[in-house]
Amino acid sequence: MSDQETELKLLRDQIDSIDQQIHTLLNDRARCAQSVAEVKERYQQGDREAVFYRPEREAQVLRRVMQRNQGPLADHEVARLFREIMSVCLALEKPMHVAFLGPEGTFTQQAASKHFGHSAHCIPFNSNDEVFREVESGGAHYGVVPIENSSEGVVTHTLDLFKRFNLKICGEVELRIHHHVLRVGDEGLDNIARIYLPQQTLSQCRSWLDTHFLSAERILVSSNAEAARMAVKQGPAAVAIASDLVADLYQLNIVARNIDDQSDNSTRYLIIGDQDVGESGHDKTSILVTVPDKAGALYELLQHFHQHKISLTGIETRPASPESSHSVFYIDFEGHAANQHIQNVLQELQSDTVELKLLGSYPVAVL
Ligand SMILES: O=C(O)C(=O)C[C@]1(C(=O)O)C=C[C@@H](O)C=C1
Repeated sequence: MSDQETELKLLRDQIDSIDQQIHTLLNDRARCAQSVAEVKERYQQGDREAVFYRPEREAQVLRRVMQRNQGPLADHEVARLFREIMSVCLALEKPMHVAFLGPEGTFTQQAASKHFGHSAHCIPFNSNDEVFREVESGGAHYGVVPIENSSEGVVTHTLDLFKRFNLKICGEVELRIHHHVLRVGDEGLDNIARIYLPQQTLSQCRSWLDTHFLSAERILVSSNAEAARMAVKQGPAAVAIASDLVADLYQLNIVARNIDDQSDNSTRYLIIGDQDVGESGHDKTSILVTVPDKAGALYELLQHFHQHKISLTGIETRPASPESSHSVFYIDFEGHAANQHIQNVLQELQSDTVELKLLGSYPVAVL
């Protein structure tokens, strides 16, 4: 055996022994999760199913993993591993069905996997309305819907769905968005006649496309996956703008990477469900408030937050309805509705507004 082989053998023996310990510990952990499930079921009252998924606990576990990490693995890499460990443990307790805006390969699917890990069963739906309906009817345990993109702003359609459906926000997840140019064959960026892409992709990559492909025809389609399907169908004259995942799914070559106008382009998604989430120690609360359309209405609303020193993380106005003389504000702020000072502000808002809908308190995104 050469010196190199001897040294490698020693190290690999160490790795085998560590793997054996990790393996035993993983199954010990999984058994603990099974016992947790039994306890949840034993104490469940009424005919509702026990609540197996606990976003607040998962956020605490992931935050602790990142805090105690000493490297050499990066914080987010160890957290990603623990994310998957909790995902398999939860699947053992109860397989989770998660609805997302499809088709296969959307950024929303990536967000769902990032949040729930790869052991959750993610099911594509044709629209965000259908995602809400599926969760409300109990067909899926949770849903994942886009709420805000760093370059495009708030997805107002999602906000409006919270008025129509009685669902709660159980969590949030942020996803870095990377768009690439995908194509059949290896012609690079030459001879491109048509570009297939959805509207939101065009808004996020417009300057790059104007600089590189001003003369190519732009054809808007319903999703990045549909763009890829068209690029495959039409051959090398057409390209699709989509993600790595879509490139893999449709076996297309990536001929230009990361063409987003904002290098830190990201989208925030909400996890919707029918569950009140406990405190994790670093939480956000979202509400919908309806106020009369009068001068100073917003100022009066915001004063309550100012007086209680509560930081707003987002505010968006939506029209109540075309004929209505009311406005609806969607407000996100720091803190959990179980905290006394948040309860105080909610009570004040309640007496000042036509309607206040508490959409939920949930952990601030960890990963
Ligand atoms: O602590 C729990 O309630 C568990 O079910 C265990 C566990 C875990 O694997 O750590 C699994 C699923 C929950 O979403 C949270 C945490």
